Amino acid sequence: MSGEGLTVRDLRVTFDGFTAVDGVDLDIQPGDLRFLIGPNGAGKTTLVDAVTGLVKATGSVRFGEQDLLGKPVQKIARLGIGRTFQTASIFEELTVLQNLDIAAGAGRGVWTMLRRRRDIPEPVAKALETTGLTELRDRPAGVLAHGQKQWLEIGMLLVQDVQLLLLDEPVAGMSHEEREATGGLLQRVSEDHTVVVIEHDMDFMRSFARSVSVLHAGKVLSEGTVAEVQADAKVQEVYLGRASEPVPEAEPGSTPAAPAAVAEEA
Ligand SMILES: Nc1ncnc2c1ncn2[C@@H]1O[C@H](COP(=O)(O)OP(=O)(O)OP(=O)(O)O)[C@@H](O)[C@H]1O
Repeated sequence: MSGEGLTVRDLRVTFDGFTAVDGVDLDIQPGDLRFLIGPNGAGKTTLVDAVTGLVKATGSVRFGEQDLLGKPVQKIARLGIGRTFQTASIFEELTVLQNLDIAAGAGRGVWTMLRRRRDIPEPVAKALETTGLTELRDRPAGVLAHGQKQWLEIGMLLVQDVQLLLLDEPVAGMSHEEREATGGLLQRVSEDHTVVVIEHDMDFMRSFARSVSVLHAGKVLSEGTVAEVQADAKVQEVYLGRASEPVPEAEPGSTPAAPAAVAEEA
């Protein structure tokens, strides 16, 4: 696909002398579906916070030709970079369509957006279709299932014409069916967007990642395809838990409990 890629060089984030992101380089090509994995405290969320302007960082982050570091959050968002958080931030009392309308903005007055309308703007109709929420468009968002709320949030990024989506654990708390549907959604979205997913669910990662970066103690430990990363002895050394289960909680800097079975099924 055409579009912009994300290039990160020597990214560092320090909190009161503690280095949470420690010299990270990343090259994420346009149209990639990149998973960021790693034990708790590896620096995944802080990395995304740095890219989106939520925390101060040094190094360089470029999206296409644009330098992101030092720019305010709103400016970075206007450059086409959008993120979701672990908890969906939607307006529960408003309908699916109203949520999308508000996200799209489109210069309309608030009453126009809140009125039920037949003329759905094309980007909103497309987002409804992509997320599979067309039939639910007049439902209050609060009554949606957990997975549907996450899809709505992704739809709200799509109508903002976001080119790079950064998603923080999008399938946490989802049923198996919802995970499969979310994986399909991310594959569709990544046909014409660049998608970065922070994830702990190894089965989900194996099924849907196009490329993977493994973070550990603020550094990129390994990178490549799912098979390459799974075959990497360094990953097996630091990774915790069985491959078919989410990575268990671990304190930063703690000793890995056991060699991971991340390589299984490679
Ligand atoms: N605002 C902050 N102030 C101080 N330390 C922080 C702050 N934010 C994160 N940290 C620390 O930085 C490290 C990296 O945290 P981060 O949340 O980025 O890890 P993560 O890989 O996303 O972990 P998880 O998978 O548990 O979400 C952790 O040790 C965390 O305690």
